[in-house]
Amino acid sequence: MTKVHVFDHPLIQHKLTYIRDINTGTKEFRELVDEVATLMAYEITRDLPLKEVEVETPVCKATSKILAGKKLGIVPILRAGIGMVDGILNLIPAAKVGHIGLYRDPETLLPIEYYVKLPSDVSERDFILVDPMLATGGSAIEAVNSLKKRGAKNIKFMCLIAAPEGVKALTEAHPDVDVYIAALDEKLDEKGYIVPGLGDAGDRLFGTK
Ligand SMILES: O=P(O)(O)OC[C@H]1O[C@H](OP(=O)(O)OP(=O)(O)O)[C@H](O)[C@@H]1O
Ligand SMILES: O=c1cc[nH]c(=O)[nH]1
Ligand SMILES: [Mg+2]
Repeated sequence: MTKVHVFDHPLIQHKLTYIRDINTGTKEFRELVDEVATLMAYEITRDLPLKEVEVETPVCKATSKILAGKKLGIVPILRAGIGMVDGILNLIPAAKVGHIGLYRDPETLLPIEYYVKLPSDVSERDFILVDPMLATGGSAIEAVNSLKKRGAKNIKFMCLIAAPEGVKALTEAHPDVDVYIAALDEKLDEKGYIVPGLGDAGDRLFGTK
């Protein structure tokens, strides 16, 4: 059964308000997405395994904990997912980064895959799949299909804003994928945009359109 986590941390909610704001320009938008991705990564890595090691402090020898070295992979869904990668790498710099290129056909709203490049040891890694927006869910479902087809077994999906329709579709299609969201919005409009949302995440990140 999928777990859906909504991160209601005040810092995340505060920054998300400015991300939504139509008056926030590209530079600030990019910085804020980067910061929220770091804060979400802090929450999402809570269950990373630790191991005990010996350490010598200036006072005495002690037993203390370090990360057990689980292999992680971050996979942004292009384009907009790229905006979240550096923020996550700030906290887990040893993670490898794969890329899945998908765009949503504006007429059918169906995802079209155009690029996939993943670390060679896919089946040994746990993956965090990232995209700022989960709208109909088509892109996330297709990206998880693509990861699983290549051997990924343990996948988390992380996004800034989700529509209820997308959460339902993704959790039904992939009940083993936990979903991490900064805000669960109201609905989709007739063009498949999240309401209230933030508009087109890729365009706002990269200054296109
Ligand atoms: O849940 P869905 O209905 O599939 O919609 C969400 C997708 O739409 C956006 O990408 P877009 O197609 O705009 O591509 P882009 O990132 O290149 O702008 C967004 O970044 C998601 O990938
Ligand atoms: O609201 C939406 C929906 C899909 N993709 C976006 O970038 N924004
Ligand atoms: Mg876009």
